[in-house]
Amino acid sequence: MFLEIDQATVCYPAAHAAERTAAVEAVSFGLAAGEIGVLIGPSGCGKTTLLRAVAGLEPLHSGRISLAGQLLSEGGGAHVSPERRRVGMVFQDYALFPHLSVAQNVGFGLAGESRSARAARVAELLDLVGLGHTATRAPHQLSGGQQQRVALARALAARPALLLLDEPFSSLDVDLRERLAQELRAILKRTGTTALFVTHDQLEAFALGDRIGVMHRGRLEQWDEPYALYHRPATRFVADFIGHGVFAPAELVQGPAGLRVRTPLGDFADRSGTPAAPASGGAGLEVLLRADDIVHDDASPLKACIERKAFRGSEFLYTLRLASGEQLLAHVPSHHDHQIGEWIGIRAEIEHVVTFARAG
Ligand SMILES: Nc1ncnc2c1ncn2[C@@H]1O[C@H](COP(=O)(O)OP(=O)(O)OP(=O)(O)O)[C@@H](O)[C@H]1O
Repeated sequence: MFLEIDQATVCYPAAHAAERTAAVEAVSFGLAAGEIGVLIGPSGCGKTTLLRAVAGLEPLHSGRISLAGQLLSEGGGAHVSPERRRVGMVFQDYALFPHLSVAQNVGFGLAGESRSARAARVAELLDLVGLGHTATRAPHQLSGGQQQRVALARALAARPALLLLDEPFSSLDVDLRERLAQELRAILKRTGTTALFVTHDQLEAFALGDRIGVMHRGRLEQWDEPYALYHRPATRFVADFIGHGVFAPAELVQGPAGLRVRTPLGDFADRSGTPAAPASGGAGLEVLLRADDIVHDDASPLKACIERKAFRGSEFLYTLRLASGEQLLAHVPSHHDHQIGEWIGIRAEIEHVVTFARAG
């Protein structure tokens, strides 16, 4: 792997005790050259701390970080300084130099190059981020999204081996964020840049990442491709954090064609080929029912009552309750505009049957 994080643990001094508390604990994952990795998780789960450790801004308590075969950090041992890591960084606050023009900002890290080489590189990067026409402007004359693209161009100018991005779009509005995430992905792929991105926004993670890691309380719960993360969550936390869904009681039953999972919506086998792997010995199971597993079907004998509805433009997110008391979520096209309290027909179409040991 190009970037290798192996059992990385980062500790901050605890406020009251002589002990240290681990903000990142035994995290391992790898990125191939040119891949984009995204770390996602709730506030305080350790994303920024891990990124800072990769940048060399925090030492490792234990474990190792290497890049392109070079050991960068080792717990209690080696520590290459941040400026010698060939790692570029883009942070939430654009941190552009206000007294320098856009072009001077982008060229800032190219001091060692000749004047003409520097000018050519700056022009190339401003074109790459679609801001060639702003070269002589001051940063404050640009929008927030444009300033963030200048910061990206500046970070890429020095041809870093790895680019780290910490919530670079979080101060921008939602529409712009998703568009910039897609643009950023295109730019990183065009330049073959290996990148590690931190966000707490799922849509941003899915728009950007080749691989996504879900962090929880300092630990990496799953490191996987976006599709697998959504359809094959490894833990209950990941299942809960990614996408809309509920957990319903379930049990394993032996059918003629193998094991099936019995749920309040009927019996299901895994249609995606992988057998429905129970996370426990069979007793006390829960099945994950995603909003897109539940299909509205007037002809279905199975009825559910609408408890809440949230309009999302092209669809509603309905919160439903079965007569048996189970709660469900369903994405339903928004031309099916039913009233709260109405009973509607539903059917489950579960491609990936995901079970966990029952919580508690
Ligand atoms: N300099 C510090 N000293 C002590 N504790 C810290 C320090 N920085 C972060 N922490 C603690 O380490 C844990 C992880 O913080 P971190 O900033 O890495 O989380 P995060 O996932 O990036 O959160 P957010 O999404 O809110 O930025 C938190 O419990 C935080 O309070």
